Amino acid sequence: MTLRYMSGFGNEFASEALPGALPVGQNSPQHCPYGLYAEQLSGSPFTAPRGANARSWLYRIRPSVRHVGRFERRDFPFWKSAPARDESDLPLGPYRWGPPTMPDDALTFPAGLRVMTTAGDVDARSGMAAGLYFVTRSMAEDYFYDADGELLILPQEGALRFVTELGAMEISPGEIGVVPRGVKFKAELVAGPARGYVCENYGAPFTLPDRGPIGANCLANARDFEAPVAAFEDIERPCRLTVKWGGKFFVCALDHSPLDVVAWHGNYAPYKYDLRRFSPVGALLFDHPDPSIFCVLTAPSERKGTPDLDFLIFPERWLVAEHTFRPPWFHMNAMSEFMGLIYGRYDAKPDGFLPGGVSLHDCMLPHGPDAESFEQATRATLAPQKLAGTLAFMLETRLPQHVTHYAAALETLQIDYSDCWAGLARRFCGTR
Ligand SMILES: O=C(O)Cc1cc(O)ccc1O
Ligand SMILES: [Fe+2]
Repeated sequence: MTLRYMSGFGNEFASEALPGALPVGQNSPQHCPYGLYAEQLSGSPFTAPRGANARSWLYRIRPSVRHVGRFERRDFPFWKSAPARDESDLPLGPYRWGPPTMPDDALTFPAGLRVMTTAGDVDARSGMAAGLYFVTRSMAEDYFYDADGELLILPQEGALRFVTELGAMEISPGEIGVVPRGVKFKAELVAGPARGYVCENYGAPFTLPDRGPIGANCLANARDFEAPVAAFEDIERPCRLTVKWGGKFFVCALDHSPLDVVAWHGNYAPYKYDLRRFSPVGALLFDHPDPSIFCVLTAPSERKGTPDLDFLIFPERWLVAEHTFRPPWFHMNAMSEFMGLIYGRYDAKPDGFLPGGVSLHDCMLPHGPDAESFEQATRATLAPQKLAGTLAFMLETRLPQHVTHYAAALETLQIDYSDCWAGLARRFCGTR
């Protein structure tokens, strides 16, 4: 299926699946075209400053009040929410996991979501949950929305189609998708089985970072983000809707599809982005800059310069720095770092950190290049070098991350991870 998208980040989009379905010049006419209902979906307080104000107007077959029935509790035991501090007995340490084997049971997107770390507090609207998803089955007549946060989805294998109230988008490895808080969707398998990484952001929605002295271009350019065009399901048969709310799940029966939005306009919409369109800016002469130069999206907190959550990538790029130790330096960080690898090799950890795997370097836990990478980079002849065919990412939050029971019990947990630094022998020799 070839899907169409509208280009731009946070634009005032307007899209209609039937001609003339969008009211002109007003949001809430006495009679909407085609007998549709008008409904506002607010992604921010009504009074948020203009730059952070997000809402869309949806013109739909039935209003959302008809898309919910009597709720009952249901459980997705692996989709944990913060606070979940006491899930694991693991002692303090840096952690790394190999890619878990693909489960062969029938798993839809919410059922196959496996939270590995949580940070902050879902009710305080600050923090996140990060982990993996495994999908072996499309959601059919089965819809979902997350009232607790927006979902950032990073495919690592296979492709998914997110059919949402505002239209459909497909994402495959190298791309990301974001489904905003409150937007109803179903996830379908396009090429499967599918697996990847997922982050549920409880705080302010992701936005593009300021570029400072970099200027008006490069990094993630706004025009490369794509929002779906309006599309609707007019299905009258038994369906069900699951809602994640306050860390709990509730389900209700419906006799129709809730994805019945015929037209919409506004700046609150799902979007996708091809990470290979990120234009990196880096060291042109010497030294390794801070990874903030690789920030794709940021979720700001109330504290200036202290994001609740940053999403960064380590994409293909040239290394040209002279008389420089080129891989990431040894460091300790006030922020906590969850990393994944979509494909290729990561320069600081050429072995052991595998596509589909995860590393966690929590708040103020020392880490850096492994002994092999250190040796190699210390000896290397510093000719221009292309780091080709690689894509790693980092979710960096100001909040400490707590490991879930699922992650602690995974058989792919590398208990010997910290040994990767054991070979860093004393080199001090008393003379320069
Ligand atoms: O720890 C890591 O590998 C991520 C990272 C990369 C980098 O280039 C600089 C700092 C940093 O935390
Ligand atoms: Fe780091």
